[in-house]
Amino acid sequence: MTSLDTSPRWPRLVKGHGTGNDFLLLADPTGERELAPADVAALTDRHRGIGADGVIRAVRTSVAAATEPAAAAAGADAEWFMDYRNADGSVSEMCGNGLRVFVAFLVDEGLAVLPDGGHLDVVTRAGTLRVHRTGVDLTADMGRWGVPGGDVALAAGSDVLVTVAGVAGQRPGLSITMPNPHVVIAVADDAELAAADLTGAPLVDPVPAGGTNVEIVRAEGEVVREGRRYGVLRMRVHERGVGETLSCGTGACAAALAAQVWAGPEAPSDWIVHVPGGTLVVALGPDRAVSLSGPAVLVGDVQPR
Ligand SMILES: N[C@@H](CCC[C@H](N)C(=O)O)C(=O)O
Repeated sequence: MTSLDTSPRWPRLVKGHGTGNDFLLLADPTGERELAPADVAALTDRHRGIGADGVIRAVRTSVAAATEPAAAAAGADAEWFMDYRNADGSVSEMCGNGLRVFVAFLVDEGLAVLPDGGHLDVVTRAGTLRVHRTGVDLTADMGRWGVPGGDVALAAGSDVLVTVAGVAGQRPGLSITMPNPHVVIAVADDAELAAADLTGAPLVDPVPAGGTNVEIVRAEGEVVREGRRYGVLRMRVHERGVGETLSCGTGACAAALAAQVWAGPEAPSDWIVHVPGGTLVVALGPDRAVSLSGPAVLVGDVQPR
């Protein structure tokens, strides 16, 4: 974005969101638009730029293979590589909401076809992930969860202590990889959830080497829908490289897993996660498999200068 030079510097972008987690999407099939961190930060700035939680670039997997190990490993599995960047320009392994919005973008741009009942494979830094379409809903196979502290931390229910401004004391947190890093803590009620001040990053002890996303969850019991039992959570999130966002898909998956661990062996496998920007549904399957369902909305075209 320039002040005097009026020639367009950026190609057309598309603004989209998934439960309020918003992105600027860019088609770059031949990989000519490297995303410099400073450019991403300028574009996503909500006052001086267009504004978004992140930027997502669509590059042909065959082109991305030159620089991205996951794309090189994917071979001809999937045509498109999702290059996700946080608002500060940093790279993340995965973005759950971004993956659905990315698929909606590819279809809308005529770069992919996804009929109702069909699926589309996308290469991400977390490997090749499959997105299914049922009507207007998209469900992503998110790969497998992990626990950096190993299953000992999982059995103990926590491996770190977390301090959040506005929330009294230090809270035990559980570190989960999805495969991007998350730490989940629980609060007792809606008042505590609302009191959390996420204008700054929560303090995690010990400090995770590559930084982390932090989810604060409040358990709201269970519901049965169409014969299926769901645990219900309310969640807020502070995202690494962004700040507080209205939603985080990988974070919702991590929150569901932590809630399942904390609730014990009788806990449900399916979870409804209410976030400030809407509602996501998480299914925790066998062999650590996770799937995430939610909306993907394309808002409009943007032509930055
Ligand atoms: N909002 C995303 C996660 C984006 C990446 C994250 N901030 C990180 O750095 O790991 C989601 O929907 O999963």
